[in-house]
Amino acid sequence: MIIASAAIALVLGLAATVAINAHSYREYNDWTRHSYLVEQQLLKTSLALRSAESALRGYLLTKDAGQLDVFFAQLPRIDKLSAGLVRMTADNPPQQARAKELRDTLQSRVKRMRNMLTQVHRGDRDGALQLLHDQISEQVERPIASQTRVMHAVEQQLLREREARRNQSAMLATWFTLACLLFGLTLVISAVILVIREQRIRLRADDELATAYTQLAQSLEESRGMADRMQRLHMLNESLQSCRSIDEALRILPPSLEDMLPDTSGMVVLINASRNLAEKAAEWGVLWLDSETVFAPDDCLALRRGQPHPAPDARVKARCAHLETGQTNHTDATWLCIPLLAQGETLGVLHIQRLGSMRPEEYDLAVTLGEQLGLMLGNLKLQETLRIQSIRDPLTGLFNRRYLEVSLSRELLRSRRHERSLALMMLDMDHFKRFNDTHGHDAGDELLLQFSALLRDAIRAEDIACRYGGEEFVLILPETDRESALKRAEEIRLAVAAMKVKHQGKLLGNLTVSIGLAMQPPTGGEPEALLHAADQALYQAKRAGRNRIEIATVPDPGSMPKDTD
Ligand SMILES: Nc1nc2c(ncn2[C@@H]2O[C@H](COP(=O)(O)OP(=O)(O)OP(=O)(O)O)[C@@H](O)[C@H]2O)c(=O)[nH]1
Repeated sequence: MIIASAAIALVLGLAATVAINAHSYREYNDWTRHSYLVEQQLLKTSLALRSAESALRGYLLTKDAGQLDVFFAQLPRIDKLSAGLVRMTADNPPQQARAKELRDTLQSRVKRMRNMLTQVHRGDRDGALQLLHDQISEQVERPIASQTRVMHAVEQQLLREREARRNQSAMLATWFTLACLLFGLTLVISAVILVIREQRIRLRADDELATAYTQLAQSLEESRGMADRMQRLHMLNESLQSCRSIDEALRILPPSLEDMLPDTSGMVVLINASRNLAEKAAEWGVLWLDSETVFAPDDCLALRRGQPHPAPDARVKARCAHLETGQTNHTDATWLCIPLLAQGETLGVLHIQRLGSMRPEEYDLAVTLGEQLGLMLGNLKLQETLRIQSIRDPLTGLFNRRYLEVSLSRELLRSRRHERSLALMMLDMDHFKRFNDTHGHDAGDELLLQFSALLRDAIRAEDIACRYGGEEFVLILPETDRESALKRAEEIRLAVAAMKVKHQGKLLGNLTVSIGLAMQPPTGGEPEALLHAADQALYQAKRAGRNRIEIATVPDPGSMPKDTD
């Protein structure tokens, strides 16, 4: 804007200056020309006078009439030229005064020459010649020459001054024009520089805008991708939360991991209860790099360090020992191990492989996935532990009394529905108090443990072994008839009698067990009644001398006791 205003002012100033200078130059030029014309007029006048005088002299000497014609022709010219000189010097009064003086002198000279002719015509030729001679002589000639010289000198002076002024004006115009041109050039260069700079700034701004747009589009794309992955992660979380056990979770994991980590393969490895082995529990895809499926936890650097391995910015990626170092065709295969952590405990490792390096967002997703997976598996493990704790007896690992009650109701209903018989066996160690007193409470615990193991071995998978309380145990044997139940009870009785209990290297005395057996009839029968019947049978066995089996009669639902203890 400033440059544009300056440029307009410059152009206007330049135009005005050029106009003014042109005008004054023309003016000075006119005056110079005028001086030349005055000079020329002066010269012509002199020449006309000299021509008239020469013609007159020629006539007087030669009587040549032609010379006389020339003489008369010059006379009006002299008048005209001298009058013209007076007019031309009107702008300069002193010079005009001189011109008038010259005109008067010339007129008197013409008059004298006419007198000469008159004298010649009267016959006084010699007098006329004498007059001519006098006139030409210096005395007569001097005023005209002097006047002409003065006028000439004055005109010369004027001419010089006018030429000087004209030249000065021309010079001024030239310098001013040059200065303007220089200034204009500076303006143009500045404008060009400004335009180039503006252009560059605009281009840079365009570039920055384009870059910002690209980054925005990328971040939008990433956000969309991230939101999508978060959604899937959320769905996986929900699926895992609905799982009742780690085994169930491990079944749904492979397709989910394949979906969330496209173009990858891998496995979920869990550490066993003894914490000395890490075992493959689930896998997806086909591993490009072979890995052990069972290995020591220390063979995995992620498990050893408790953080993902290798780190994304690691220059040297130390290889986990569980990855076999044998030849592979997939030299560009990369791997990542993420420890599965929950409540400070390491549950296992999520091992991921892919061809080519992992992008940062994939790495982040895998790590997040590992964190979530660890927490979910930890939760499931905790749930499993709580569930087991709530239904198992902590000493023997057999089901507890609460589980017995629930299971007995269920099994009774089922057997009734299928019209099958069910046997309930109540077992009590004989003289356990004495054993405790003799060998100590710890030895008693040891005996209970061995007895529990014996019971576990003696029953089928579908049977249920429970610790009813103290040294009392109950076996629920679904779909078992009286003969089979008796046979099983006898086997247990004999096995207990043959059991060798060892505690702290010492072999402890022999033990026996008393067993009460109650059979559920095809119809009717409540859990409490059946338990009561078995208990009564057990009581009978104790009273009858212990180390024996008694079988209860079919309980009458109508005579069910209020207190089963
Ligand atoms: N070591 C140990 N002893 C227990 C446990 N639970 C109960 N007992 C003991 O088991 C004994 C049960 O004794 P009693 O009810 O008199 O029965 P008993 O000595 O076996 O005699 P009979 O049943 O009549 O043969 C008590 O001394 C309890 O302290 C346990 O978990 N561990």
